[in-house]
Amino acid sequence: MERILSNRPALDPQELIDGGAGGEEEAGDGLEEDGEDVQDGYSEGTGECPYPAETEVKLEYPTVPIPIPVKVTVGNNSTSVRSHNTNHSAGNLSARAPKRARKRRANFPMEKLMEQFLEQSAQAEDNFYRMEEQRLQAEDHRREAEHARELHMLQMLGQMFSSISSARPSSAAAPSKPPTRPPVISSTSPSCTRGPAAHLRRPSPQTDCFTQQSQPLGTDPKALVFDRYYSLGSTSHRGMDEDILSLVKSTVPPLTSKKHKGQDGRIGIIGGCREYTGAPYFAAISALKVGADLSHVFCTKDAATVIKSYSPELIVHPVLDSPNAVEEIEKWLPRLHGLVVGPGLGREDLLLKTAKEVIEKSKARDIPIVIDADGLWLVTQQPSVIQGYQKGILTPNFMEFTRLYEALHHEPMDSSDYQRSVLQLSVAMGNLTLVLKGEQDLITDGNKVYSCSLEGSGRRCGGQGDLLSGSMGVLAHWAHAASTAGMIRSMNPSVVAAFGACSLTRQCNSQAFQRHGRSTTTTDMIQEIGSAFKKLFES
Ligand SMILES: NC(=O)C1=CN([C@@H]2O[C@H](COP(=O)(O)OP(=O)(O)OC[C@H]3O[C@@H](n4cnc5c(N)ncnc54)[C@H](OP(=O)(O)O)[C@@H]3O)[C@@H](O)[C@H]2O)[C@@H](O)CC1
Ligand SMILES: Nc1ncnc2c1ncn2[C@@H]1O[C@H](COP(=O)(O)OP(=O)(O)OP(=O)(O)O)[C@@H](O)[C@H]1O
Repeated sequence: MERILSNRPALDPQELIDGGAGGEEEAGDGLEEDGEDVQDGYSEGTGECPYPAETEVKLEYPTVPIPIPVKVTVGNNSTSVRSHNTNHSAGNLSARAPKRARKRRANFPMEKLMEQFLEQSAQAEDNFYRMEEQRLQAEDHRREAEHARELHMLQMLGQMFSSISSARPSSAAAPSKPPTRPPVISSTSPSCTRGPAAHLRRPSPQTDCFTQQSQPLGTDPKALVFDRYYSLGSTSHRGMDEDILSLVKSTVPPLTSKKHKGQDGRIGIIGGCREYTGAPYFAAISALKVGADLSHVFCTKDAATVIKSYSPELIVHPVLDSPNAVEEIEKWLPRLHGLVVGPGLGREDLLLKTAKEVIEKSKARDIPIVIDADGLWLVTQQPSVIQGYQKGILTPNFMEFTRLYEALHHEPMDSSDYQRSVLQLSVAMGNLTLVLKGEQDLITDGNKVYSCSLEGSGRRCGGQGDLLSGSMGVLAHWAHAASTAGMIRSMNPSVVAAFGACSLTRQCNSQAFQRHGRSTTTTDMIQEIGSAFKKLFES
């Protein structure tokens, strides 16, 4: 009722006063004619609306009785006129009409006012019910639509489940295409014959512990593809995640008070020129944050001061563009456990020539080498510089991968099948470990393809690849050391390191994004290395 009343047209009190005044005027006329006081109509009235006999007004009363309190002000006097029950009033009105004809004439304006008011009230109620009906209809439509959507989703789910259950037997029957099968990682398998130095040899199907996936390339390259979907967030893959994670964990050297500075890793970065000072810094500081004890940057003279100013923790050698650059760097090689070539190196011939010679000398010393960025430009020009080196890892982004693939295969790669392409390129590079970075990082040593798709974020700021290569430099050293010690037998240590670094980079990205959102930068990711590492490899 409150809502009905609130819907009624606003009555201007001034109108009522004016109406009352008009009534008085007319009543005055009536008094002259009838000799009766206007006020009598009210004082004698019973509270019902008086009705003019000569005016035919048809009132449609609402079915629900509506008590309508109306306060009418006439002059200085306030008179309450109450319509208790409109039905009741109607009956009274008709019964009393002849008796009160004269008075009604006198009260005509007030009656008209009341009549209008009642009409408006009835109309307001009608409007209310009409709107309420419309609202209920709209609500019904909404419920129907919701129900239909739920049904549709249930149907889709049903279809998905039925297709999954029907696909299972056929994929099991087709070993040449095993993308959903978990990897067999077993340190006790007798077929796994990788010894401490086995990764230095080109793996053969006979010696590889993943023999059930290994087939000669050429028959059906897809048959070699082992697609491992790595997602920590998904419970369905948790068991598989732990297989590789536990391998990475096993390579992490324990923190003890028995070691001296440098024993957990001395990493060298070959890169840093006038244009690019950030990239070598990111790589070098990431290596430190992952757990290397010392991080050396070999850069050009004009980049050195800049890089040093970023961090006092880095050892910076301004030698890359000096005439005896190779000799200067070679002096340090016996002390280095891992090398990262390329971040911010630039593409000047002289610098690329120095990088090439340093790679050759590092190979001779059996140092794990990660090649990224402009180092990959060099490999594209001269693949033999790293071809077949089992402690080498290439980390191309899509663009770098495309260049490299075309340089090796003399034809564009099949962009509909990256797993096949990455596998082919690795084989062409002598089973070199390769990481094709992207939405999923595809990792292979030419035997199978591992996919690291741990959730990162949608943020693609520059330098994430440098964090990856720097941390990979350390993990590669640890993995090869663990392999030499006989702690990793079931997998290529380069692949283990690559997988660990990809997971770490993505975890850093995810954590930094949670804190900084759109404004996440590589510096923010680097700050997450400690906790991301702990979460992945120390819990
Ligand atoms: N703060 C610093 O100091 C940093 C320095 N850095 C250093 O910069 C040097 C040059 O490295 P780089 O990657 O920019 O050169 P390069 O490979 O020629 O790519 C150029 C073009 O390739 C494309 N493109 C790239 N990725 C792609 C993808 N995934 N998918 C598809 N396309 C892709 C893209 O083309 P666009 O979109 O512009 O057409 C892009 O512009 C190197 O030394 C590196 O270490 C960086 O580390 C960053 C932080
Ligand atoms: N589309 C993507 N979705 C999710 N993560 C990605 C995506 N692309 C790259 N990454 C992550 O970023 C890492 C670095 O890849 P990116 O393609 O940025 O390398 P890059 O271009 O060499 O980097 P840099 O800017 O250092 O040169 C990858 O290892 C992966 O973890």
